[in-house]
Amino acid sequence: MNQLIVNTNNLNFSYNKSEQDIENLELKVPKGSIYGFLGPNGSGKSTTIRLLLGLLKKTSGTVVLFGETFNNKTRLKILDQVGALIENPSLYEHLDAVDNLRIAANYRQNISFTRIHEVLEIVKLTHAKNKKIKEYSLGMKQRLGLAMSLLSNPELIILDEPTNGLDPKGIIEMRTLIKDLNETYGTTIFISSHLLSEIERTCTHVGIIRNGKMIYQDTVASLKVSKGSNIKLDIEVDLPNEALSVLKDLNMGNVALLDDFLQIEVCSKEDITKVIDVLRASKINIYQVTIKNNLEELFLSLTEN
Ligand SMILES: Nc1ncnc2c1ncn2[C@@H]1O[C@H](COP(=O)(O)OP(=O)(O)OP(=O)(O)O)[C@@H](O)[C@H]1O
Repeated sequence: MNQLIVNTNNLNFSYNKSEQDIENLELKVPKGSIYGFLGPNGSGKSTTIRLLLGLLKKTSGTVVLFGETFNNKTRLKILDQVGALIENPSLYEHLDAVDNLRIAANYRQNISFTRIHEVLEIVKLTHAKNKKIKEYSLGMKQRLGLAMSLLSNPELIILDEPTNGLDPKGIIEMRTLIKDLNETYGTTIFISSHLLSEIERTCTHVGIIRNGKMIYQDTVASLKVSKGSNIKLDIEVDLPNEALSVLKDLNMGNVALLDDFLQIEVCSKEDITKVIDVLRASKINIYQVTIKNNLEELFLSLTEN
């Protein structure tokens, strides 16, 4: 069986007695995975991360990291192997990246000056290492935060919503970095997000949480398979009613008209071309064809009450 880097058993936690915020959580993060911890706002992602890092005291259950049970005795040894970016990194705006990393390195043991330059290289900030942080973009600040979490060369990195607030370029940079870290150094990465698209693009494994309970946990590939392979299309045309009868004659599968958009389910990519050909042959103008994300639907069906 795959070695687990994070393994919680029957983990329970409440902020106050009236509510159970984390309930019997069984988190299983395999070594070498990029694990996406997915859930709507308020579902308990940040609380779980705080429990993993010992920043909150669990009500009951166990947290096992790297095969060792987390407790007061093992805490420091375990945390030495973990890098975390759980809020916006606290940075000294009037200092440059090197000085910020030097200060962060002082909180850890035996971090060499060479390592500071290595982590800057990893997060692709070498070119801006002497720039003051107040001149950094949000994406650069996030990457510097990631660099800080890498200082001790951790085996596990925990990132709480790392792309929050970033522009599309910043999101792509962060996504690429996460994948590179995992591929190049074999680092296990645990990322929380409320965006399925983010997890789908980056992660190998996924755990979906709702109201503090794990409702799905498997590989991303299995999540895709479990939804079946039909492709759902939304099509915008100039003559929706005519298009509807043309497509019904095709006998391909479910066809419907919703808010002037045709909705059709096809079995293969080749069928998408067929649908377009038939519409064009009937002189119907097509303005838009959108492929619906099956995973998005699955995520919504799993997380909606
Ligand atoms: N300090 C706190 N005191 C009391 N309740 C809290 C506290 N922090 C969070 N909660 C509650 O615990 C539940 C889980 O919150 P949590 O922040 O872990 O969710 P989340 O999945 O990380 O959400 P988000 O994506 O919005 O950050 C929510 O109901 C929230 O209101």
